[in-house]
Order: sequence, then C-alpha cells, then structure tokens
Amino acid sequence: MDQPVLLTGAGGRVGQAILGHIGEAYDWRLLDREPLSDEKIPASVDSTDVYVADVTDETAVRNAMDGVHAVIHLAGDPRPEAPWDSVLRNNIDGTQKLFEAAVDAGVEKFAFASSNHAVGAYETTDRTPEMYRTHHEFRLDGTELPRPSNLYGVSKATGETLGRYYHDHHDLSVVNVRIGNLTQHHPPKEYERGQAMWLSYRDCGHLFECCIEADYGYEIVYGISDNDRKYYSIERAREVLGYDPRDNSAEFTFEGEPLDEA
Ligand SMILES: NC(=O)C1=CN([C@@H]2O[C@H](COP(=O)(O)OP(=O)(O)OC[C@H]3O[C@@H](n4cnc5c(N)ncnc54)[C@H](O)[C@@H]3O)[C@@H](O)[C@H]2O)C=CC1
Ligand SMILES: O=C1O[C@H](COP(=O)(O)O)[C@@H](O)[C@H](O)[C@H]1O
Repeated sequence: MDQPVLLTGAGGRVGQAILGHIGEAYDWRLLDREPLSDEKIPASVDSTDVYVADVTDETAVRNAMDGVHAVIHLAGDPRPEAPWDSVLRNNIDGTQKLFEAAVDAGVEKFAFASSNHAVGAYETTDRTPEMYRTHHEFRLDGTELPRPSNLYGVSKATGETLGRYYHDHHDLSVVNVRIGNLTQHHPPKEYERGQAMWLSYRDCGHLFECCIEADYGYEIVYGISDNDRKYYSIERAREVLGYDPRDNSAEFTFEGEPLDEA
C-alpha cells in the first residue's frame, strides 16, 4: 500500500475490471456518481474512501483528491452515440475539473480513459474490413492526429489535449489509454472490429497498474490485448509502461468460444 490512488467511474465496467485485478493492491479512493454496492468495493477499502459525487462538482472532486498520488479517470459518458450536451458536461468539463484539482493537490500521475473512437475515422471504407484481419499491416501507434468517429470521440480527443496542457504547464505525468473494446470472459462475439481491439479484463487491470507504477511524461497508448488481429500498435505501451498482455482474441472462435474447449 502506498499513497492513495483515486479511481473515478469506479462502479462501471472498466472500473470493476481494474478493481477485480488490483483491488487489494492499492489504497484506493473510489468516486462515482452512483452509489457503489458492497460487492463493487474491495474489502480493504474503507467506506470513508468511497465518494458518491459527480466529476463536475468541483468541491467534491477536490475533497476526493486530497493527498492522492495517482489518478485513474474513467468517469464519463461512454456511449459512442452520446449527444454533445452530455459529453461536454461529463467528459470534457468533468475531465478539466479532475486535471485542475489534480495539479492543485500535487498529484504525480494521471491516467485518462481515452477511446478508440478518438481515432475511429482512420477506419475508412477503403481500409475496412481488411484492416481488422490478422495479416493486414495497417497500424495506428499513438503518434497520429485524432480523427474522431463521433462527438464522443471528440470529447476523448479533447481529454487527451487537456492532458497535454496540464503536462506541459504543470508537469503532471499523463498517460492517455485509448481503450479498445473491453469485454469479460471472451472477445466481442461475431464482431471483427471488436475482436481486433479486444481488451480482456485481466489485461485491463494489468495495463492500469502499469499506469500507476511506470515513469512517463506525456503518453498516448492503445489499450488492447495482444490480439493477432490488430490495427493498434501496443509497442509504446510495452516500451514505456511495461505492459505485457496475456490475452489474444485469436484464442477464441469468431462466436466467442475458447478454442481449447470448442
Ligand atoms: N468499456 C469500453 O470498452 C471502453 C471504455 N472507455 C472509456 O472508459 C471509461 C469507463 O467506461 P465504462 O466503464 O465502459 O463505462 P460505464 O458506463 O460502465 O462506467 C462509467 C462510470 O462512470 C460513472 N459516471 C458517469 N458520468 C459520471 C459523472 N459525471 N460523475 C461521476 N461518475 C460518472 C457512471 O456512474 C459509471 O459507473 C469511459 O470514460 C469510457 O469512455 C473507452 C473505450 C472503451
Ligand atoms: O469507447 C468505447 O468503445 C467501445 C467499442 O466501441 P464500439 O463502437 O465497437 O462498440 C464501446 O463498446 C464503449 O462503450 C465505448 O465507451
């Protein structure tokens, strides 16, 4: 146990994947606007470290941030079809409030849940569906400019840019994880794109643990498992964070059955 790690959006899918794997390894502060049921809270977390609060509530965010060493910021509207008023409030304004409170509290590291949808428009009709297949060589590696799929993707690209600002002007270490498609137990079923960017629960927990432990300045990495099908490079995550994923969507049938049991 070390100084606390603040996890926003703790009750959601990504938050629960993280807590399911490293829930007992850190001194957590958990924040979500929805109350967390007991089974969502690791046994080692005291109820005083659970904050039911909205990330746009500056006072609540500052309270939760006090004494924190690292932040994993997941809270927001995750819907690719989310309307502008929601992503503006929850994803952009909420993220700016988190960054501002983090630098004021002297936080050292900040991991931001970005998305494949920040770059979804690279999936042009002339590249798809071939780019989702095993032997296709097209790769995005995090050095490319954002090309959002939708307004939700615009909000994620904006979060990455907020991180750039807070890193350059306040020396906060920032890693943006462009998460692919997180599903539990098996890759997305009968969905080539989803299988190319699958992130398993255990790889998700391991990746965000790397974000807490590694040393970095400002980074953009892709958050996917080591899938044979892939159009995102995970080399930067390996190199800078020490990410060493264990899962691969090729170990399942297209229908989502494990190959060793099929
Ligand atoms: N699940 C996935 O495959 C992917 C997720 N992401 C990103 O990861 C993050 C988490 O996504 P999921 O866990 O899938 O979503 P989710 O909807 O399961 O969880 C989000 C959590 O954040 C909370 N929340 C939402 N708005 C809030 C606000 N204004 N203040 C406080 N809490 C708030 C919700 O109550 C919920 O518990 C999101 O930022 C999403 O954009 C990015 C790419 C892929
Ligand atoms: O950013 C996100 O991406 C995943 C995958 O996108 P999809 O368009 O293939 O479904 C999505 O499931 C998740 O809700 C979203 O937050």
